[in-house]
Amino acid sequence: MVQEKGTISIHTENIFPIIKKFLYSDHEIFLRELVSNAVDATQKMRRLAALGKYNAELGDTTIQVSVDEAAKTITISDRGIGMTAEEVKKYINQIAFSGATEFMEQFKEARDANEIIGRFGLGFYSAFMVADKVEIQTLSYQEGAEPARWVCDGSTEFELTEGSRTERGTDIVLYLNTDNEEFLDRSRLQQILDKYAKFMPVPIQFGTRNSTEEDGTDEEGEPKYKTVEVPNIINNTNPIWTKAPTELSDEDYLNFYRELYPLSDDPLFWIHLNVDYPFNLTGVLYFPKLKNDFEVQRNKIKLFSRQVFITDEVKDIVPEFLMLLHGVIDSPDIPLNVSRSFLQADSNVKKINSYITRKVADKLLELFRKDRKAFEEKWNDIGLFVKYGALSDDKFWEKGKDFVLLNNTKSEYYTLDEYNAKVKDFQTDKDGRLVYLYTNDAERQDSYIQAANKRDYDVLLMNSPIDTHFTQHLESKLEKTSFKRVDADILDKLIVKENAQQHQLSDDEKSKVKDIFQKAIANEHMQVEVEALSDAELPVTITMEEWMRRMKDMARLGGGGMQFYGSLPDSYKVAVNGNHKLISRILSAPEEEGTRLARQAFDLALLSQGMLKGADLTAFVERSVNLI
Ligand SMILES: Nc1ncnc2c1ncn2[C@@H]1O[C@H](COP(=O)(O)OP(=O)(O)OP(=O)(O)O)[C@@H](O)[C@H]1O
Repeated sequence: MVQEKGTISIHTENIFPIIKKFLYSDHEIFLRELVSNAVDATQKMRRLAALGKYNAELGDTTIQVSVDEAAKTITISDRGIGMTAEEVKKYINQIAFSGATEFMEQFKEARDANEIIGRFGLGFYSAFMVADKVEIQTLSYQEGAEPARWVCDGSTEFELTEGSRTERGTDIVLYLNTDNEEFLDRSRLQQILDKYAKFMPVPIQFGTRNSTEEDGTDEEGEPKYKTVEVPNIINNTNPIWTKAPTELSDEDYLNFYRELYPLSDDPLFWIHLNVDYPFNLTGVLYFPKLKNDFEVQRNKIKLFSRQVFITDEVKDIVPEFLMLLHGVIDSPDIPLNVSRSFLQADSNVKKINSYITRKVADKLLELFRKDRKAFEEKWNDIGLFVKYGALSDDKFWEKGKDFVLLNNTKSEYYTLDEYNAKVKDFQTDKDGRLVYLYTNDAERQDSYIQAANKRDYDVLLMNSPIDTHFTQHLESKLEKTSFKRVDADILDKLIVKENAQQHQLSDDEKSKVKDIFQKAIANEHMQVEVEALSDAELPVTITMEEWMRRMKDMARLGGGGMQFYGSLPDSYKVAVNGNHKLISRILSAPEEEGTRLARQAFDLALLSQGMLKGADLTAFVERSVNLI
């Protein structure tokens, strides 16, 4: 047997202090690395057996993770292919180092452990982040192989001697250093295994757990139970994304979702991803029911590489607008261990990104066509994705424009084409422009909506935060169409028709009415205009110009360069209906009485918009009491 002491072949200085110090923040991934090495070795073994290259018993290939608090060790044992002493020298001692110098240069630039570990095949050496000493006991599957033992105390010196393993496979024993004794805690280890190994493809046992089992019946014939100790298998080796969609029922998808996100409501629907060319990708993406605050729902997609959990930061791989989705993506083709900027430029990542976008669009179109009603019911939740997608991705918009829905204040849903057909006869102005009226608060703007409906105008409901941007997007895509909020002006001005109402007031009277109102209102941010409306309309209407309001909305949403508008005081237009009979009464009344009536009419308009507050409200109530 080889009895050997030697120096690990990295010709620059000692690598371990670097690993220990530099990789400090990600200590826990040592377990991911060692367990996935054990998984790899086991899978290689199974493959050899399947190919008939190994004819002895495979035995139980469950990987064992165990902890010995007294000895302060963690052991990872597998029944994989094992290593001969020669292989230990080749694979472990040489640290997969094609270029140690290159490593020494590049480690300075790397930002996290993943980067170094992956790029230089240092998985095994991540053990030294937490251990002072690491021991390998291994026996190769090859006939006549002898067991080997390798020990290294974190210096560049190692010892390779005869080992004690009698069964094929490998034990990796970590002697934890004092700084990392937290990893002796069983619940901490369980948590790390849950995070990284929950779906690894080979069973992994971490000690035992108690389970209740039926144990005959008692005297009354009731079933009895007993507690038994069972192996604590921490993983599900066949998660649904590794199966074909045809093998799976809705219940399977829902159960998997509940397993991933135990406290969430059931998802709306899901998409099973499965491609093998030009890249490999499998996964299941779920559309969640949205909570109000969609920010907190981010980072819910888990990224795996061959069933090994990598990260839940999938930015760059999943299109931004789909970050609200939940689920898993598994791809060996995503370069997991390189820097962010590289990831963005990687052509596979780009392809994956557009593949996912296309699949999501196809799925939505399919749902829309298959069951329009169900689609409409889900629109509240889906709409946000679709609008976000339409805004951020032209390819998505190309498909999305066929199933994007507009809903109106009567809870009716229309596609863009349908809506165009519905309103075109009534809402085209004298210049041939189509005006889509909308409200963002149907309750507050009720009087405007009713007035619009009276004229057979339709009012869309646009009340999600994204609608400010989405209406602008539609204006840029739809031909000769503009959106106007129903309270942005009086209706005659929102949709200007040829046959406008005629003024019944003379110019003199108009300016007198204007003065009376201006004085009664006494507020520089309220601009009075006297308009000619039908006498069936309200005497006073308060509006905020569409353009100004949009600028303010944008400023509120944090749009770039819009802060200026946000800081402007609100400025309103007060449209006085010169044709209303109240106005002739005001004109003919004594001055004081006229002012009082004007103020009352103005307050009523404020009231209908929920804008009448404080001292003004009190004064209004008093005045009203006096009037009756
Ligand atoms: N449990 C094990 N059983 C058999 N061989 C092993 C085991 N652990 C490590 N090895 C061998 O040592 C090599 C080096 O392992 P290491 O984790 O450093 O790199 P890697 O697994 O090749 O790459 P990476 O972990 O970065 O993906 C492996 O390729 C494998 O040949």
